[in-house]
Amino acid sequence: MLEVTKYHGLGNDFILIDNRSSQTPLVSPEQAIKMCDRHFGIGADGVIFALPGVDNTDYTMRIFNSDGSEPQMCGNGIRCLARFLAELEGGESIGKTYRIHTLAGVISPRIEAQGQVKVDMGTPYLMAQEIPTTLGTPQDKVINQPLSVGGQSWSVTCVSMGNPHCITFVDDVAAIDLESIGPKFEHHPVFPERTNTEFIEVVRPDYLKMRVWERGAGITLACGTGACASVVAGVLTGNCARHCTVELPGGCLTIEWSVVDGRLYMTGPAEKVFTGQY
Ligand SMILES: N[C@@H](CCC[C@H](N)C(=O)O)C(=O)O
Repeated sequence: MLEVTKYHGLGNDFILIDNRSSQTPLVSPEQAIKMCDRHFGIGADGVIFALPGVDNTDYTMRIFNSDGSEPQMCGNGIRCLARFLAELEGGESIGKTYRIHTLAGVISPRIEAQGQVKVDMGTPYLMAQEIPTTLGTPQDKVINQPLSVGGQSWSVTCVSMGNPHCITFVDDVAAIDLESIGPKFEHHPVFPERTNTEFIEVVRPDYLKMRVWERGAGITLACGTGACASVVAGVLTGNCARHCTVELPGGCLTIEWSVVDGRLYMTGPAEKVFTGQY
């Protein structure tokens, strides 16, 4: 029997595991695939583990996507993790800030009022070799590069938030056939570690509409690292302001790319769905 807690951030949903007594995840990637199955399991976009902290951090976050792969970071997931940890610890949580060790470095979520969590997401990585992508030259940014996918030419900008994102600006985000084009981006040979792909419609310079195909999870209702990467891409291409609302199918995130420290700040909700035994 395993205690599980389900949370979601704008419909991007996760099974949270209290793994504070061990550095080894209590669930294998194969078990995570079964748990995430929406017909034969609990149903989720991923499984998140709250492990002990290392190197002066409070905790470590690890995550398995619903296909069992392990990404470096998850923006919606870390908001869920912050509220899960506050619940496990008990007591007053508003204002509580955690330093979380992730494969993308130390990330700091702070619990705000009304179920919101503000996360210091760190600085983006922009060089092609850091994404990673073989587009362009290894030590240059990939901005508005042509890329042929599914028989069509797309203009793409690549940003890593620890995990890889390929962003393309489109006139009408609702018209994108995500089911068909998403996997073609994800497995395109120019992305050796696969990629998350964001399709962005600029409604106003401070308001973007986004749909996402996630590496290892497919279509999701929201992606926090994707929203951050998209604002960075929007600034680099002159499409948006540094402070934006990003509307996703599951709701809105507020993203700021600070001019002061160059870091991304993401604010959005995280909600508990249920606790149970698996
Ligand atoms: N939904 C997440 C991103 C989860 C990881 C992603 N699928 C990957 O493989 O990089 C978010 O909110 O950031």
